[in-house]
Amino acid sequence: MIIEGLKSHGSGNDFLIIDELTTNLTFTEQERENLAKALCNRGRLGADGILFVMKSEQADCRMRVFNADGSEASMCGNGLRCVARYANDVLGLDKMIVETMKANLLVEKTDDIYKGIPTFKVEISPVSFNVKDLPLIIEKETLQNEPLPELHSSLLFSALAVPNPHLITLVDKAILQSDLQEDLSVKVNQPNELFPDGVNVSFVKELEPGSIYVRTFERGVGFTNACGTAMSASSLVTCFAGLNELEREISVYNNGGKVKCVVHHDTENQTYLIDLIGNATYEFKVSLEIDKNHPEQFEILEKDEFEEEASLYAKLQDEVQTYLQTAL
Ligand SMILES: N[C@@H](CCC[C@H](N)C(=O)O)C(=O)O
Repeated sequence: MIIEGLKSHGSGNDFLIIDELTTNLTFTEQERENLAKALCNRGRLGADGILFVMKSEQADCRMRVFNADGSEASMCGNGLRCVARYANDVLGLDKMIVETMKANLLVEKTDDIYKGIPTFKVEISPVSFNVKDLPLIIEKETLQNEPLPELHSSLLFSALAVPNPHLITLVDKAILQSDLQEDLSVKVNQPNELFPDGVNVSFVKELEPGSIYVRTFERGVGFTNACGTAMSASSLVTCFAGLNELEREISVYNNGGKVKCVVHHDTENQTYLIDLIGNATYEFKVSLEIDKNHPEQFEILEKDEFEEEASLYAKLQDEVQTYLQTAL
């Protein structure tokens, strides 16, 4: 079969978009898993995940996210911005609702985060602090800036689902530079008693008032340039820690660029919702010939790069990396 894919990224977190919205493509669950494993392999095409854009009966379209290891995730913030841009292109809607595994989410085109860079704002919700929603198996209902001695003797962790699972800790430069994040992340993403489904692990460092740096080891992938749901969850955690303020824009720096987050608190219902604002950049269009029974043997028939987008994004990335060299 022939698949036309669109490689895109949000803060360098990259995905292959496969369109089931305007094409006749359709896949079994096993085929989706196999495609993710084959196409995300960095030795060949390479991506952090696959985004299937599909028809929806309850929203303008639907997004399903598969990690590089073939597992399905309930949400993907950076991916949702890429899907928002793609759906905006094909449906002509600047504002729409996207169905995801656990929620229908509002996405909209917004002012460029940096000169000439297509930018989208997406809703990250629902947010839950109940450990059962990750799940995290401990004898308490929540873990908010508290020790988790089963994992580390002194760090303080917050666990939340947005709705995919996140474990977040605020760290200093020395810890950030050590191997600790990788060691802990590998531990909680292999068969273990604390996080039976694995968890995305973020180390967060305050940069200056209103700015933080977030690095994430993603479940089903490993270290990525950025993780949108992790940056959103981390923004909320830093508001609770008194480093940032609710309802105010937070600049979130990462290894692949920069986004903005705003944490909203609905005081009546005691719920939180986060706006994630950032780039949705196209890298290339690709035409693939794939045997569904042997997807790892796919052929690349054609590849068209979006060169201008790449050079515009490189300017943002240069500024971010220069800033991080002194701020971190
Ligand atoms: N990169 C994503 C999150 C993708 C899913 C995650 N690895 C999981 O398994 O929960 C983002 O931008 O949020």
